[in-house]
Formats: sequence, C-alpha cells, structure tokens
Amino acid sequence: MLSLKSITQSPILSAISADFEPGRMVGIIGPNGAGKSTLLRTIAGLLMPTAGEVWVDGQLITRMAPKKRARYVAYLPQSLAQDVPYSVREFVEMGRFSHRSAWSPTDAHDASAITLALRQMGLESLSDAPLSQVSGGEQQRTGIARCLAQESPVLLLDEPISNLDVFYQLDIMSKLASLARKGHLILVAIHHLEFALRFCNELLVMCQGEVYAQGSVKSTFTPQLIRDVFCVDATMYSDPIQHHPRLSMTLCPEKQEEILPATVTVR
Ligand SMILES: Nc1ncnc2c1ncn2[C@@H]1O[C@H](COP(=O)(O)OP(=O)(O)OP(=O)(O)O)[C@@H](O)[C@H]1O
Repeated sequence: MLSLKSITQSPILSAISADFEPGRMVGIIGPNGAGKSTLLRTIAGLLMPTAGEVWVDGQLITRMAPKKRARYVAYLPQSLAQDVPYSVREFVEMGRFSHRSAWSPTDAHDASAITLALRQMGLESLSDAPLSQVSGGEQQRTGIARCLAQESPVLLLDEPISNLDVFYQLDIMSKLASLARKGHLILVAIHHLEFALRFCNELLVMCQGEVYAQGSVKSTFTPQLIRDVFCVDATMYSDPIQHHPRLSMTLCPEKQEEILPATVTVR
C-alpha cells in the first residue's frame, strides 16, 4: 500500500526503502535527530525528496495535488500552529477539505465525521473553544481529531501522545491500534518504547538518517538494538499483573562515566 523507494532528503535522510501494508501500526523509533519527522513529512508530501519516490496505492504521492493526497494520507505534525484563529471544531473541520469542493458548506457526512472525531478524542465539551486557548494536550488531541475526520487510509502521526496525560496516552494508543485492526495503515513516531512494544505490530528503527532495523516488533526489538541505537541497557520483562511488555532501562556504563563528575578529593 505504501512504498518508500530509496528516499533521500539530503543531508538528513539517506536512501530509505520500506514497504508497508494496510492493517498495521508501525512504530518509528530512534534517537532525537534521527530523521523520524523528516521521513514522515516526506511521506506526507510536505517535503520533496532529493531523490527517491513515495508510492501510495500504486500512485506517486509527490505528483498528487494536495487535495488528492489528503484523501490517501493524513498527517499530524509534532506541534500544531497555536495562534490560528479557529475553534477546536473548525480546526477539525479542516480535515474534511479533501472531501469538499472549495467554499462548499459541510454536508451531513462531514458533520458526522467531525462529531465522531471530536467524541473519540474527548473534545465534545471544548468544541467551540478557541484552539489558542486550550491546553497543550487538548491541542494535540485536536490535531489527532483532524486526522481522524479526514478518513484517510494512511495516518502519519508524529509523536501523537507526547503531551498527553496517562489516560489519553492509553486511550489514544488503544484507539489507533483498533483503527489499524480495521484496515488503516498507521505510521507513528514515538519515544515511548513500552507503548511501541505494546501497541505496534512493526517497528522502523532509525538512526542518523538511515533505517537501522525494520520488521515485526518481536523480531526487531532486542536489548542489543536499544544499546546500539540509544546507548541504553534495557531488560525486557512481562508486567506481572497485566502481562504487557515492560522495560527496565539504564544508561550504558560508558555513558554513565561521561556524565559523572571527576572524583574530587576534599582535604
Ligand atoms: N528544516 C531543517 N533544516 C535543516 N536541518 C533540519 C531541518 N529540520 C530538521 N533538521 C535536522 O535534521 C535532523 C533530523 O531531524 P528530525 O526532526 O527529522 O529528527 P527526529 O528523529 O524527528 O527527532 P526528534 O526525536 O527530536 O523529534 C536533525 O539533525 C535536525 O536538526
């Protein structure tokens, strides 16, 4: 469904190739600056690759007009522009632009998609609030609601739970996993490794602008990989109550030495 062919974004990304099928939730993990956002923006068609191609459903995404592209992919940026003069509902309504002709009013299907997205993100009571006056987490949920209202088969989400409280972290990751089970393809850049293990089917591990590893969560996620990519020693275990995958993590010894101050002798 989505095919990345040697995408290069000079000097940030080098020759990234990968294929993704519908019905999967793919966690894009990697250190700060690895190129996760740049990759998502390139797939979304917001950045033209220096070389390489992005294909969706057999069509070249970079050649699509924005409206057509939006029917295939919805994109959540890492942070929303906060100073826009729209209410929460009006912002979510923008997700419907690919389904309407210019300036035409929203129809019944638009209205129900918007209302459902607001409800799924727990935003009904904030529907008329100015986006500039809701909290950071509420803004993030508004951005996700806009993506859901778009009803695109591919969702590209850049750190969708970074500002959310623990209820919404769990709630939204569960809802995204459920959307994937219903046939959507979801690519999600995420720093929460335990959630990536728990909710994603596949991982794309990035490091220094390259794909370091890719595959099913089970085959890809190993303590050695975490050590190589993050310089962190990780032990995986199963939560004794819920049996979810858990991680015990500590900095690699060589990194600990780097941050410890030199021994000072007090006379
Ligand atoms: N517009 C830009 N111009 C130049 N360099 C950029 C630009 N945007 C990002 N970069 C650089 O590209 C690299 C990758 O950035 P990117 O935002 O894709 O990383 P990331 O993996 O999403 O990081 P994070 O986990 O911190 O969000 C970084 O070194 C960043 O400084």
